[in-house]
Amino acid sequence: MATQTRDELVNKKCLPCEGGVEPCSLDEANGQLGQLDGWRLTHDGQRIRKDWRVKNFMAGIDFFNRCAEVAEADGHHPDLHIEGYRNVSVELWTHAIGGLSENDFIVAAKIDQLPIELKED
Ligand SMILES: C[C@H](O)[C@H](O)[C@H]1CNC2=NC(N)=NC(=O)C2=N1
Repeated sequence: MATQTRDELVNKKCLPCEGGVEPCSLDEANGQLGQLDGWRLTHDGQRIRKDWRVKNFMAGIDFFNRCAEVAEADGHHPDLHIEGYRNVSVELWTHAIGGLSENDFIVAAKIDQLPIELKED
């Protein structure tokens, strides 16, 4: 997968993935992460994850609902975590291939465009 800019990713639509393709390599994943803000590799490079500290519990739920709209529109779904009532994480991986695909980076780029109410320090 060639590294794409954030704008290129945002203007793409996820393709249905039923398996049978190789996951992104570590080099491809790291190259693509360089175009995104605050995402990191987890699970030995099989997933990407980003964390936020939101204003309050409902700010986290509101953000999850916006993530859900992106996921449903693209047919590609993140794992959503909220812990300690305001520590929010989004994790993305392509379940059908047990690793990362372009779909994960497309959804990550779209999630980064969503409004989120962060906790003021
Ligand atoms: C056909 C369609 O691509 C699949 O059902 C989708 C649904 N959402 C998905 N989301 C994620 N993260 N991984 C998948 O493999 C996946 N498969």
